[in-house]
Amino acid sequence: MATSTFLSLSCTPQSMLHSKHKSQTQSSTMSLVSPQLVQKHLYSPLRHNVSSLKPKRIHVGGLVKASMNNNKDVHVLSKEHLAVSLAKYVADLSEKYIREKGRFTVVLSPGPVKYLRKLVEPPYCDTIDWSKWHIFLVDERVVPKTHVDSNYKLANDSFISKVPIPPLNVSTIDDALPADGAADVYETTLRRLVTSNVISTSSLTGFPKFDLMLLDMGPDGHVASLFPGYPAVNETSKWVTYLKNAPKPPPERITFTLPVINATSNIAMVVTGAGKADAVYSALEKGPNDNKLPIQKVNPEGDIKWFLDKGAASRLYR
Ligand SMILES: O=C1O[C@H](COP(=O)(O)O)[C@@H](O)[C@H](O)[C@H]1O
Repeated sequence: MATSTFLSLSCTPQSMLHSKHKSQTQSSTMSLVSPQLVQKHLYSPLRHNVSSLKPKRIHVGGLVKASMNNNKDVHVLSKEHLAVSLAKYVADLSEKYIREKGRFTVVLSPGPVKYLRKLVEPPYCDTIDWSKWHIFLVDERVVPKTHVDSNYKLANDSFISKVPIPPLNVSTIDDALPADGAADVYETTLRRLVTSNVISTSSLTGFPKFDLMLLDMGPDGHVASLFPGYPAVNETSKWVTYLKNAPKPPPERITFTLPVINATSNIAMVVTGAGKADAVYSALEKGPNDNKLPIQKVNPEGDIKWFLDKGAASRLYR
């Protein structure tokens, strides 16, 4: 009931989307931040002594954009600006892939969905062609979809239920199965969608190639449910694997494998909180020969953009 009230007040019905399409293109090129807001939220980078960090440009707007010497695209933002910036980034990609391919494949994880709140508000909620979106989960806890630990429940409560994405375009696990069966069935679902040309494949590796993954990482450097030292990290042939003994509860999970993550066209790595600063530092500052953490093995064929808050970025600046 609450959901339909929200939709009727804030989102344009699907039937009106086409007439709105022109204004979407125009609005996506406009500045999203007023000068007043810029001053209010602006903070400067702290003096840094990390020799490899060479910020090229500093943008106002609550945003410090640093280009790392290793080509990593890192944005450090206030939480408010992170949500604003992420919404524009996602909306622009949605427009591009729908224009080019007629659909947009998006993989969610729990952390970033909390920062999609601006995407479910005007202008985006009215201008994005949600009917062309296809949603997947990078990992899932093997619990009922109504369980508080379900990644689907979190994504649905804070994002999916608030926009008119067709329910059939949301791929969730079969929560009646054990972890191994759920992983197999999820991989079968992906293979079927590759066959029907909804999901592309990498011309380099043959793995499914999603348009966008919104990822998070844990303070231990895990990404999806790929935990340091666990065999799932080394999986090289399966698309989806499982674990029954995750170090973080709940223990039973399914997860996309690294070759699938690394085939992606665009990854937004959304990381907040000082508790993750060490892992962020390892991911962005340590060399390729120090691939100890799963997050350090994320190296997509496409682009990766980091959206950090000041806490998560705190070891990058001194
Ligand atoms: O369990 C999970 O955790 C990570 C995020 O770590 P957290 O410590 O911030 O909860 C997330 O990326 C992953 O998808 C999720 O299943």
